[in-house]
Amino acid sequence: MSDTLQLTVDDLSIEYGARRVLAGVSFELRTGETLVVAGANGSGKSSLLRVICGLQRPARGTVTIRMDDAVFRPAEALHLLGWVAPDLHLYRELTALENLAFFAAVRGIRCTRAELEAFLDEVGLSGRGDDLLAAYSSGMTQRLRYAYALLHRPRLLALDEPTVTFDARGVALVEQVIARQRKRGITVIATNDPREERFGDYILRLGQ
Ligand SMILES: Nc1ncnc2c1ncn2[C@@H]1O[C@H](COP(=O)(O)OP(=O)(O)OP(=O)(O)O)[C@@H](O)[C@H]1O
Repeated sequence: MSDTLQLTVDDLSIEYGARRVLAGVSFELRTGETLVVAGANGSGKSSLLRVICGLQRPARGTVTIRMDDAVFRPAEALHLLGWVAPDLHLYRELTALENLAFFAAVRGIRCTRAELEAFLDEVGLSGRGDDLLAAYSSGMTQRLRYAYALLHRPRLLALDEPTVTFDARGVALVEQVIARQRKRGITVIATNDPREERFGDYILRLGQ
């Protein structure tokens, strides 16, 4: 795997109308590194992750993703980005496997049923692929969000409240995902749970 992935956040400000949420945030990460973004409710953690993932624009500043010799803005780098968040909505009226098949098709990935089932195995949902998502518990839905995010083996993984609704085995799954991601690329984690700060090599505290 290449070791030349780089995420550069430069002088970033995020505003909603007249409300400034973030001002002048800068940092740089490289392959193998994990950043934890910590802060109180409403300090801007989720907003920062959404900007990094190209889901919303900043008021000022830039996010740059460099891979080998290529330079991307987040909206051009969706093939490199994976995002797990409580506001990531999957389709309750589809089964888990149908959800994964749909999102794989959206990403232009061809997957067999066996390959999709392997993703479910990876997140601890073996044998539950034909259940409707409406029948999933909150922790099982969170596991499926991981399968969704990892479908294309992203180089940059953004995890918003990574262990929310998880039991001890779910937390172990998150640890495993982060450990694997260290070999593949970069992880950025947003949390207000002090227990999750141990996941990071660096901690960025917002709202101070
Ligand atoms: N779409 C939006 N429109 C207007 N204001 C928003 C929007 N999204 C977030 N905000 C505001 O931006 C601020 C930061 O919200 P954000 O969700 O980024 O915080 P957070 O640190 O992730 O909070 P939490 O820990 O509660 O998840 C809050 O004041 C919130 O009300």
